[in-house]
Amino acid sequence: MLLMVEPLKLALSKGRIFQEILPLLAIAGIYPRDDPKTSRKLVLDTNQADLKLVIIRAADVPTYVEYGAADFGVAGKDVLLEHPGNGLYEPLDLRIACCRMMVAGEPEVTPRSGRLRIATKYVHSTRRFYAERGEQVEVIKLYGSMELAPLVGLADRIVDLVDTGNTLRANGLAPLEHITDISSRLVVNKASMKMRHQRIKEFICLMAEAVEKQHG
Ligand SMILES: Nc1ncnc2c1ncn2[C@@H]1O[C@H](COP(=O)(O)OP(=O)(O)OP(=O)(O)O)[C@@H](O)[C@H]1O
Ligand SMILES: O=P(O)(O)OC[C@H]1O[C@H](OP(=O)(O)OP(=O)(O)O)[C@H](O)[C@@H]1O
Repeated sequence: MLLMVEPLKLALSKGRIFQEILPLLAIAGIYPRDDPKTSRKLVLDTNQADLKLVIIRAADVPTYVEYGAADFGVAGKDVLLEHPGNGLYEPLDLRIACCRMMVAGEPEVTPRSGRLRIATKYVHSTRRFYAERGEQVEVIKLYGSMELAPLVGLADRIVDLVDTGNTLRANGLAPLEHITDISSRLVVNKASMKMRHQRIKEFICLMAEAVEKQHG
């Protein structure tokens, strides 16, 4: 009797992470059959019968993987820091989608006295950064376009990701303090790691080799 094994599911977000993981997957001999930029499909076949890609929002990757709806996934460290707990394994730094998490603001403006008001998508990281310095701040949660907040008086500072600095400069803002370096990580569901250990271990090794080759 032929035993059918469920294909492994790798969760990816369709923007930057999908584009930057493609060369690593190619080095590992893995090719998606569709491109999420042009296809509306959310489950993509690959050239490997036992591996499918599931395309979800970047911030949802840790949730899908933690609950086992995907066996593994790729998420930015910024996203992982906002998803605390130890529900996931994080075996590999893929060294893609690299940037920095920074405090930024209007360079010449002295913030009003009293508590600083910080607008950010990264509430957890922001609270931790200021708590470690013993500084009391007010954190306002936003979902995007953080650069606008200081310009319209919503906040004194923002915490956002910075790569080239072009977005900050275009809005008259400057990077002020470095919080942490960010890159994308391979994350693995804990039960999958036990139940499908051989295949997942093989995938981690292939990806680790691909990262080395890409930077070698
Ligand atoms: N400017 C940047 N340069 C390099 N890496 C970045 C930059 N901005 C974000 N990243 C990294 O890439 C990851 C994915 O960002 P991307 O902009 O593709 O997704 P998103 O718009 O946040 O997600 P989605 O549209 O799926 O909700 C981020 O979590 C972060 O780790
Ligand atoms: O320093 P830079 O090279 O300008 O990159 C920084 C920008 O990149 C990210 O936005 P992204 O391009 O992902 O847009 P989004 O947040 O609207 O998805 C981030 O939120 C900054 O706005």
